[in-house]
Amino acid sequence: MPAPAAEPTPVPVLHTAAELRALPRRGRRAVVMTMGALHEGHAALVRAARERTGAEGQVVVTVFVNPLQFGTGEDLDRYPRTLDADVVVAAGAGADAVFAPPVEEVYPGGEPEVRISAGPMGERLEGASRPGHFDGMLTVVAKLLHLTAPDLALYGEKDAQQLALITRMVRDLNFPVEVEGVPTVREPDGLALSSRNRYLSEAERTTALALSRALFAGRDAVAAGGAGPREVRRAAEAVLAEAGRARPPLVPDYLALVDPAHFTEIPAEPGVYEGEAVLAVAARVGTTRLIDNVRLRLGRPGGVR
Ligand SMILES: Nc1ncnc2c1ncn2[C@@H]1O[C@H](COP(=O)(O)OP(=O)(O)OP(=O)(O)O)[C@@H](O)[C@H]1O
Ligand SMILES: CC(C)(CO)[C@@H](O)C(=O)[O-]
Ligand code: BAL
Repeated sequence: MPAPAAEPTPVPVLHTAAELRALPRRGRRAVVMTMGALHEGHAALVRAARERTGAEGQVVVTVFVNPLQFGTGEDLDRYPRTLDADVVVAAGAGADAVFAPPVEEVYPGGEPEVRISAGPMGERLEGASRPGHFDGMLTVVAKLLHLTAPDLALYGEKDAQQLALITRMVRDLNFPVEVEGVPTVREPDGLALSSRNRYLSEAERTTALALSRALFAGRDAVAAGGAGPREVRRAAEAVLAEAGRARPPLVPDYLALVDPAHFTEIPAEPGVYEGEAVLAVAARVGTTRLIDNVRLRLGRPGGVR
């Protein structure tokens, strides 16, 4: 029996900078950068990109697992690589093309000597836990912005510190692109969608629900009647402490209440800081490290987004 014909790819998949340059530009171009293993969170970014550019515009999705942003002992080798399925998800959400270069195409000379420095914000929270991560992330984002030359680039609020740093890089270094954040997509039970969720066993996933529960507890404390930073942290910490006794246990890395532009810690005293804040958490369950965050408004009782 003849082998079944391969399914045609629904959109062009480009692997080289030259192929990308040859892609005819059409209207306003948006880019959605990913490391692949696409899920509904990524699809939401692509749909938002499609909406912003309109039918006459162009949406390019990049799929690239960037070695430069992984530290020693992290999950670079086991990170899921599922390009065929990714192309289907990207096309289904409205992408016009996928750019999926091999490592040698992005780093033809090996590791770059010249990199973007993320500065002080890049050393806090995620940066403290993953030294060098944000320099590596910004370096590849800068390269992908040059390669794709978009008018608009969209990133998820799930990676809030990453989004703040990209926004800052674009402003500080005059990249000619507009940056837009897209709200976090969650499972019905609250778990933020993440490619790393697929590492979790059922029991680990149950424990991992404490991340979003802790964040919601902090946010609800504000909504219930003007809790200050100290109460917000306490409410979230209580949930994390309980999950620390679960089987398997949650092992928190950090819980922090920070300002969204610089990611500096907000003072505990009520009224010192007023405005938007980010309550961010990172924790390990088994061998999987997950992050999540919510936005809340401090200083005005009941002001929750
Ligand atoms: N649940 C989500 N909601 C909205 N955006 C998301 C979500 N998860 C990821 N994104 C965004 O998708 C883009 C690509 O992220 P990435 O490919 O690293 O996916 P991820 O699911 O965050 O994977 P990881 O497990 O590596 O954290 C980023 O801008 C990221 O913020
Ligand atoms: C922005 C990004 C694609 C850079 O590798 C990555 O950090 C991600 O997927 O969030
Ligand atoms: N979504 C964040 C990319 C990383 O964990 O390296």
